[in-house]
Amino acid sequence: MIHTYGCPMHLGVGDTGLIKSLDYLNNRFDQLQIHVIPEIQEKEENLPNLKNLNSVASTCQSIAAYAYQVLQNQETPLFIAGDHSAAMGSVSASSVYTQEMYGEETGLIWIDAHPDINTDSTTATGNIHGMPVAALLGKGEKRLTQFLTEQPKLKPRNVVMLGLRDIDPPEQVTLDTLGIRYYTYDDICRQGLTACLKESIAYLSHLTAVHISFDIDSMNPKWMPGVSVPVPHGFTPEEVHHIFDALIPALPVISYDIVEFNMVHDREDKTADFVMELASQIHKLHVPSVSSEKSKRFA
Ligand SMILES: NC(=[NH2+])NCCC[C@H](N)C(=O)O
Ligand SMILES: [Mn+2]
Repeated sequence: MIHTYGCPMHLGVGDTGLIKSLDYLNNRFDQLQIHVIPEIQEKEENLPNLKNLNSVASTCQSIAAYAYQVLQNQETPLFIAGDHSAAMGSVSASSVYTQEMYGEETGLIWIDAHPDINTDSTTATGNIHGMPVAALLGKGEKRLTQFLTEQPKLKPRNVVMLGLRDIDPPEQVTLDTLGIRYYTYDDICRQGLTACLKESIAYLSHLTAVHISFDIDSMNPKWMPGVSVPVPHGFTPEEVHHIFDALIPALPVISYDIVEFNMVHDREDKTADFVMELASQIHKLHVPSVSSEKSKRFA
């Protein structure tokens, strides 16, 4: 069973349009029933390279604790809305749960225009929503790497990124140094989406659990304007449906994120309606994966 939850998190980027976006989805789509985790606002020291650190850290801790509980109830967490720093919470939960339950590593499919692999020493904006992957790999500010446990939550070899089109120069260095598997949107246009998905699935096939984190800005803002950091070009709605059609049955997906929906930048509810479509597609396709089969053995 999918359990839909979310957090109107905005302090990872500081765009206030995110604050009302979650309630907006809940009111527009009765059937979504997103359980809302409040964003926590702490007193801040205003660090220029780690904006709103205290609030982001507390909020991610609360997202991690909630998602971990959902996984323990044998349900599949689907996180909707909020800025992408929330993935530090949701992916930490997937990773810690998989480690404790099966003693195994977690894979991550990161579908995004950005690799979000900055740290406080490489960021040009100070926005923490540009840092979650680095933090999950155990890099950068300690307070962002230690949700639920002190250990790094991911290994570079278990990460695949799809759709990148806006990589900061230091991020490129990190991707290359760590040997992270990624496909830019241009790579995907050249090699074909089906071929890239097939390779990604094979690359992660050794894993027991995979988390899919989908940033709406991976899509072409012509179709999906409702995001905080739009980047020209990118996936069409058909391509995104194709990605989920291919990945869900082929990998042991244990949790999902759909992030960065920003109603203030949306036009004619195009992006809001797409979030609903994608959530329904996930509901339809998701089958309790290998991990829940395995968990029966542990019961
Ligand atoms: N989740 C996102 N939309 N991230 C955008 C990050 C943009 C830029 N690379 C930064 O570090 O600030
Ligand atoms: Mn992102």
